Amino acid sequence: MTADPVTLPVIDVADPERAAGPIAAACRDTGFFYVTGHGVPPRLPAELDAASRRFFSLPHQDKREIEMVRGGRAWRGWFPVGAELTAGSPDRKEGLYFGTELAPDHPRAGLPLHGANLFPVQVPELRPLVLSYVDALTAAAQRVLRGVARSLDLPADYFAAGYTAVPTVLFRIFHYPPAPPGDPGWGVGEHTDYGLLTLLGQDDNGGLQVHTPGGWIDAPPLPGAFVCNIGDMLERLTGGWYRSTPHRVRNTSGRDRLSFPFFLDPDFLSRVPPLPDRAATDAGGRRRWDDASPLAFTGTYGDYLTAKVARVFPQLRANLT
Ligand SMILES: O=C(O)CCC(=O)C(=O)O
Ligand SMILES: [Fe+2]
Repeated sequence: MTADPVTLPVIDVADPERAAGPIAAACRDTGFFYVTGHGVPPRLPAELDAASRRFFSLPHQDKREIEMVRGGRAWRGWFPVGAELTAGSPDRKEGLYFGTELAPDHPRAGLPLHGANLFPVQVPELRPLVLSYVDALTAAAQRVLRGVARSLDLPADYFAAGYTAVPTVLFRIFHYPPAPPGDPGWGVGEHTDYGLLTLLGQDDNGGLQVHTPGGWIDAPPLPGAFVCNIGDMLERLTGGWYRSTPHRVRNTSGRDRLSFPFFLDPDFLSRVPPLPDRAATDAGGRRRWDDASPLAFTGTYGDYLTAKVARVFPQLRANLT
């Protein structure tokens, strides 16, 4: 394994007041930092990693029992290598899509990207582990958001009392097979994340790259920490003051890489106007990776998210309508 140096800041988020200053600096600079003091017990990521490896090593026909087309509008289940086109060409990864587990009679169950998860019968432990992990990471992300709120001089519970009182929660487990030597493709093409913030768990293989103002840098795994990055909705809320930064993945480790991106996003039904006094003044003159502007967008967060997801899974687009 290459021992890449950790250059992004490491921020303990246990106390939002102490975290606020470092979070402000990181969100202005790269929009990426490592999070400790998150409260997630270490055995949970470890057990989830083991169960996920059991799933990805199943034969294709077993995995197909929960393929995404069976998830319909809820957009859940398994997709094979090459099915997702994050930046217009097929990603070198397969994965599982999860979200908040909703009963069929839940008022939000019929919305796009909402509903019941699909779990494999062949790996029964995956279901309780995924549901526990989603709960633990939701609490961790809400904790980070308290620090983010204080970094913007807002009350610590600003998000929990508003945009994330009923958050949009998406969780994915990705498997990146080893890239053949010289393969020019990407595990995940260059993109920004869509919502408020992402907490990324990754195994020890590395491969995540972040586009800083000074160029591309590695964001290698740091034991016990999650990589946190802010998404388009925080860029939008802050009128471009905070950065939703492009990143990408290439697995050159020669081994199977697993990653566990968890997304805590605004309420699907809410609009996300700029915060008071944070009108869109500074997009930094940057040209975005997708030529879209989170600052110019009108509509609900659900509209924004659904349009993005339909772009990256063209063959499943019909499921959303
Ligand atoms: O797999 C990774 O390390 C990053 C995944 C990612 O950027 C995403 O899912 O948005
Ligand atoms: Fe991402």
